[in-house]
Amino acid sequence: MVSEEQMLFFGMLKQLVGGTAQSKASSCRKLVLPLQFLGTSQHRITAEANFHSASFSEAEPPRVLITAVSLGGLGQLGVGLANLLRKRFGKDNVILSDIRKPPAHVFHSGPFVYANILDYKNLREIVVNHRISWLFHYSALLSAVGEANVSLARDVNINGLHNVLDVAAEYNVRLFVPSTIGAFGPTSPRNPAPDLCIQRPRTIYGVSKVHTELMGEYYYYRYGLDFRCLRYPGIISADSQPGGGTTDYAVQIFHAAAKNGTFECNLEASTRLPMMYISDCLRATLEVMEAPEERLSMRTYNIGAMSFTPEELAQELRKHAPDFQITYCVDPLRQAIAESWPMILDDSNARKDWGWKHGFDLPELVATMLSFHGVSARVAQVN
Ligand SMILES: NC(=O)C1=CN([C@@H]2O[C@H](COP(=O)(O)OP(=O)(O)OC[C@H]3O[C@@H](n4cnc5c(N)ncnc54)[C@H](O)[C@@H]3O)[C@@H](O)[C@H]2O)C=CC1
Ligand SMILES: CC(=O)[C@H](N)C(=O)O
Repeated sequence: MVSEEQMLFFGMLKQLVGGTAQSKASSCRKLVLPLQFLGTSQHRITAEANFHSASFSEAEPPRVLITAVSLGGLGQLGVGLANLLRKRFGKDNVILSDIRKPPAHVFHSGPFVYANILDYKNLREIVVNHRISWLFHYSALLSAVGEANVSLARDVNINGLHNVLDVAAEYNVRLFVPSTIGAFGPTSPRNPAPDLCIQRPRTIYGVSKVHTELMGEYYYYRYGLDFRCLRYPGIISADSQPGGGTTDYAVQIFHAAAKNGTFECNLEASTRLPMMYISDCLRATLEVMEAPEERLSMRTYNIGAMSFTPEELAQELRKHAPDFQITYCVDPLRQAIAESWPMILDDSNARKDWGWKHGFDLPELVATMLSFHGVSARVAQVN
């Protein structure tokens, strides 16, 4: 039995398909349907919802929400992104959120609110009360920790995403969600992995990120949601701890080098993975969000910088700390995940479309990380 609502929906769909078929001049054909017809999550978008209001005037800075819900810290990337965006748009225009009490320095650095991405009403309230026009959805369980708790990863990475997509579509919010090298799998090309290829990941993290890419693009074509997504390599940062991923070794090695000059690596010496320094990653994120719509030929882009193995990283480290020692105690789970991921990302579309350019290669990365940890200074004193 077809309901009146369904009849109306099919009528509109027919009209829109006909309409787009006629407009051959447009290279990007969107089927923008009213949001009453959203049906992916359990949330009905109410007819009176304010989804037709403009998200923001280009003349005024966006009002930004970052979801970085965290069990322990505030996420490796969320706090860094907040710092960058606050410099660009003003402290009070960027709201960091979490389900945990923030440490004092984060709390005092700018606006902070409680937001649980699994609570749709809570998210909606924040978006309305703070007039949010851009949302960066960073909450996720990463690859290794996701395999250790599949049902939580499924909930946070998939159900949480559905809430975020619905709220962003309802209130006309520009949405950024990061994807990852983990969205590729053993049958994807590895050297390099192009933007469009087979994606059959074998982790819940990877599956949820492919789902993110597809759902975001679906909402873009179907409802006009301004969804933007970058596939990040492993991200290396000095001032935060990694959150349970396969590429974590490339962050932990610097903490170990600074502390005792030795490191036990949980991946094999020859495991090559794409990596990026955090400031490049955050800059790329801001650049793709600010890119004019007509520059984006896709909604999900690979971004790349460098690619190295643990042994190559250790060799570069020894240029600064000659006594540094690396040993290997391979974790079979992480090793299997790493072997299913690309060795290099092909990011030529990002470079061509919106001018992506990385700033840090391996030597600059190592020098910067070591100077942050004070290692170069120590070596200089010893010499
Ligand atoms: N750090 C990296 O190397 C890369 C990160 N990304 C993506 O960037 C985003 C941010 O990554 P990171 O800052 O590294 O992640 P992170 O793991 O440091 O922080 C994310 C936080 O979200 C938490 N979380 C989310 N929802 C939760 C809930 N309902 N209950 C409890 N905890 C919850 C996690 O526990 C974690 O603390 C993620 O979407 C990730 O997939 C993508 C590629 C590489
Ligand atoms: C590359 C990622 O997405 C993350 N760092 C992980 O290793 O899970």
